[in-house]
Amino acid sequence: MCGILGVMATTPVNQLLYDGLMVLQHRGQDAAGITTADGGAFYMHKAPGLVRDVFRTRNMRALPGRMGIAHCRYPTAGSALDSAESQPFYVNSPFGLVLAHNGNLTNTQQLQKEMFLQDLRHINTNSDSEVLLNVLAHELQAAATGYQLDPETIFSAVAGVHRRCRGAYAVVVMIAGYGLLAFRDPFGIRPLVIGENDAPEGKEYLVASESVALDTLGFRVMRDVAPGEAIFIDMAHRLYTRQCADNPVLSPCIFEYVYLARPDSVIDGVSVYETRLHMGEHLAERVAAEIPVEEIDVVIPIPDSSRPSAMQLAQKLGLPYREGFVKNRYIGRTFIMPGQSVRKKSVRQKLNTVAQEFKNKRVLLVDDSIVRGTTSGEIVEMARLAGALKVYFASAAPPVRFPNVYGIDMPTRSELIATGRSREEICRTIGADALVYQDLEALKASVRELNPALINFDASCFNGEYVTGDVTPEYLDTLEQVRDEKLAEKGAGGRNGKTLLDINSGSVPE
Ligand SMILES: O=P(O)(O)OC[C@H]1O[C@H](OP(=O)(O)OP(=O)(O)O)[C@H](O)[C@@H]1O
Ligand SMILES: NC(=O)CC[C@H](N)C(=O)O
Ligand SMILES: [Mg+2]
Repeated sequence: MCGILGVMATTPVNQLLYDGLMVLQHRGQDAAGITTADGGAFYMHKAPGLVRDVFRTRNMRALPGRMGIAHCRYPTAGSALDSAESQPFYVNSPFGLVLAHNGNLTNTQQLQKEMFLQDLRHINTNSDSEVLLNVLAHELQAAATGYQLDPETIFSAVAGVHRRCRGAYAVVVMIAGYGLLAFRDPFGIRPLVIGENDAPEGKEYLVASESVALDTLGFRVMRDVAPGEAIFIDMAHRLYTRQCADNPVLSPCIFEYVYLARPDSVIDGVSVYETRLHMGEHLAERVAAEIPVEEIDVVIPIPDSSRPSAMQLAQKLGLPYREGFVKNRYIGRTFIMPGQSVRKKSVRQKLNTVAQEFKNKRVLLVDDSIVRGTTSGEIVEMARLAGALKVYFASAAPPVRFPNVYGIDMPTRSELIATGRSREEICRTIGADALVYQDLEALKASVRELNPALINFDASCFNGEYVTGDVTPEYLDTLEQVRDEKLAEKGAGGRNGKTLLDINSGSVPE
């Protein structure tokens, strides 16, 4: 889960992209970057850090031009601290390309090997996004017949990317001197939406991970980019679209609705906020079936993401809804922070109790999800310290038992609190008096009720079914091994001269 933006405008885009990244900051807190194009040249600034820390006035001044792309990163491949893996990525041939990617490829190792042995391309980082860019570059080189590039050629290169790449990818690309390209993988796992604006000098287009960026930047939402579809906007601001996948099947990541996206976004035709209300309604039924409602005095959300669900749950059960935790607005999202010790410390720094809401009360705490159990464990303890008589816990999502390989950084089963534990054991581990989980079918219904056309979802972290069909137990084992090796190398720091290909050279399929 990262935030991406691409814009073709009639005035300079540096400030617009910066403002857009600020709105998408919740999708990635580890690195940020902007590339603009002016004439035939690209101008780039990227570095690890929050958007507001990465860009100084001098950096902004050095980003001229009316076309640009931007990225805020939540790493799933490589390392959080390696500045070379910040995005966008650049490759000079063919034409000059820069790319920003949200998602995660599942055949990176195979592609790395192909890049080296067949396509004679050098990959310099552990980032799957650099591999994706090089696949696109190779396909574009193969499809182009001369130095002139037309939309047909670009679309056939995207079709080549779909044939070779597996996994999740929502992508924005600039082609020097030609225009802005955006595409979504054939399952549409990660979101991508396009909007327009009628500026005095002509039409402008903005592509973004979430519609909230379009709203904030004054663009009208046109539609979601379809799974497998590519959109190309040339330098004359003409828009071309093409379905480039053979069998596109919309299967958006259901975790976007649970936690990742902002509630004020609309993804694949569905308001994220409304899905969270529906999750609360469904969860209320589960709670009522498990805990006598008269034994609950108050419903308390764990800010921020669970608020809409908790509010709706309380209303449905006829219980008071109270804000018992106050959030420090200067601490970011803990789940997407790199490293367990920093996440654990941040929960206490981020949330504090309003003692009156707990003292001598039987409280039902509601969160959107329990992943590693970092938040829930700390929160239950804090509720007891504040004087709660009973602490019940409800999760608006089902137990997260399986790794996510499509752009959420939870690649190992061992780090998930629900893997290999029964509900009673999880309840005991987080220290609650009762624990209620949403059913997966109810979660799917919470989204589907708002758009019946959404038949399939990627719900792999809940059910272990990976929509791309290529994720084998051996693949998951390899991922865990890479993660362990990285931790052993002292965590997040550097590539140590190794690439994924080196690490796994024995296990890469021929
Ligand atoms: O079980 P865990 O591993 O702790 O992960 C789950 C928690 O992490 C997220 O909160 P986060 O603080 O990231 O963001 P929020 O403020 O949007 O709720 C999520 O909303 C849960 O509270
Ligand atoms: N979460 C994401 O979308 C990550 C993008 C890319 N795989 C990276 O690690 O940088
Ligand atoms: Mg939370």
